[in-house]
Amino acid sequence: MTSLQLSAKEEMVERFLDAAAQGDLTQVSMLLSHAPSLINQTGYSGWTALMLAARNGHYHVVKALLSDGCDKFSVNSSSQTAFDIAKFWGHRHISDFLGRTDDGCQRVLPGSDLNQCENYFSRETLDRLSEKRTDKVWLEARQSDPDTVYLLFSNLSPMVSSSQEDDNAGAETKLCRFRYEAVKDLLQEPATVLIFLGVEKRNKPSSSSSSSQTEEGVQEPPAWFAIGTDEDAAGLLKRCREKNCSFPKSPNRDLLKFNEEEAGVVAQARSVLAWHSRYSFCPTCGSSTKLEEGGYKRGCLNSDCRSLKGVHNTCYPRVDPVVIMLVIHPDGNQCLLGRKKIFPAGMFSCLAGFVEPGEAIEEAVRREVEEESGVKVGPVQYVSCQPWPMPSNIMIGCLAVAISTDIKVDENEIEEARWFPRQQVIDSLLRRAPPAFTVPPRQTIAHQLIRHWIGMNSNL
Ligand SMILES: NC(=O)c1ccc[n+]([C@@H]2O[C@H](COP(=O)([O-])OP(=O)(O)OC[C@H]3O[C@@H](n4cnc5c(N)ncnc54)[C@H](O)[C@@H]3O)[C@@H](O)[C@H]2O)c1
Ligand SMILES: [Mg+2]
Ligand SMILES: [Mg+2]
Ligand SMILES: [Mg+2]
Ligand SMILES: [Zn+2]
Repeated sequence: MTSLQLSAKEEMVERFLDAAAQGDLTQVSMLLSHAPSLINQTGYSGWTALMLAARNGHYHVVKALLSDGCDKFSVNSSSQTAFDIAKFWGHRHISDFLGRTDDGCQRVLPGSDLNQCENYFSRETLDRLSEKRTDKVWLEARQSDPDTVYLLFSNLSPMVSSSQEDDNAGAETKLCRFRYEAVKDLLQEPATVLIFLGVEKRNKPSSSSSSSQTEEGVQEPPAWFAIGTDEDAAGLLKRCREKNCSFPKSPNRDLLKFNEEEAGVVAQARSVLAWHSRYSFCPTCGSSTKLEEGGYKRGCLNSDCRSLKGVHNTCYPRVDPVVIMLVIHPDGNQCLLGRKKIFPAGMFSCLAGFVEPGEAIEEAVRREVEEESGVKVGPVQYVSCQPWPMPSNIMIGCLAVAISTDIKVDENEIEEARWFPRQQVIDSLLRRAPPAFTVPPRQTIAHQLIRHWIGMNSNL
């Protein structure tokens, strides 16, 4: 670039910043249409056009710059954002506008993936209303409300509807939903566990369009509860007079057939119910316990028990963190996948392992990879997570970079581990015949991590 070109560019930046400072929207728009890269350019002391417009109260310019994708979080040499500047100079309408949250706040985290991946089991369609769990009167009123939705679980398996066409593997499964009248006898059984899941979120069209009236006349969205019982499936189906329903037998396969919304509810309900089924007695003193807080607590019945003093995590449902990682070869072009003996023939997946007490996520990634494959790992980056209700894991998905490449598998955990070239991985994802191996189904975070890596720097 010659010095003449450089000064022409500098002159253009100066004109652009001046126009913003003076509130000349026509000039700002004209310059931007010629040179879109002007938008985040800085002048004296790191001031951007947005900061100058905010300083001088030019609301229309601020608005136009933001709608053109201007970075509202950049700071000047005094570490002030345009928001700080507008606030300091008393332009409240501008600071309110810059502080709004309806842009999804995506850009607050610089460099974050704007379209953050949503994993299966992670959609929240219910508002959990945890503050209502201790409100017995409210909970009882919602239980008998005619709009309330009940889901039935027998030995941790949800009752689902199946029609003739639903028999093929790719078909969607639907949760059976019941009303109070259909389940009120079951609720009286001593072995029944009742969990308050939440109420339908208001900002989306509710699946059961109705909502009930409170005493003050405010419409309340329908509440959802899960019922857990060990009554045998046949008895329950008879009790509920349901012909086309069943309780799937294989959680690892059958729980992956719901739509995204129902999958999120199943993840929540099944994990809490699994905790109740495994923690029947107090883990601190072995006494009997009683269900509290809408099914989110088991309180010990022994009044001398230590678990009743202070906060004891043994009283609350547990979640086990698991790291799951796609390890990338130092050449950037291969990834490490392994297979357990129990996997279907030909399937390889990301390595995974439980986080141990007192261990950071990055360290758990390094330890598990080295234990299972002998490969040493350097940098680790978090990508996304997935609740995994078999029975109650949170899968913490990471990318990791290997700093050694020799593989030596731990045969107790892994049958085989291999470096797979990018092209082979693409062929497997696209199911190009015949692929060298198969990847896990799309509902698993392992699949999504593999897809994320392929999408990161390929020109597909
Ligand atoms: N969603 C996915 O894509 C995906 C993929 C892989 C694994 N997973 C889940 O992650 C879990 C952990 O993976 P892993 O089996 O490779 O872990 P891992 O490599 O740590 O090995 C499991 C062994 O660790 C021990 N262990 C330590 N803490 C444990 C705990 N809190 N609960 C149970 N066992 C514990 C047990 O001996 C167990 O056999 C699996 O159970 C599986 O459900 C999910
Ligand atoms: Mg392991
Ligand atoms: Mg493992
Ligand atoms: Mg482990
Ligand atoms: Zn106890």
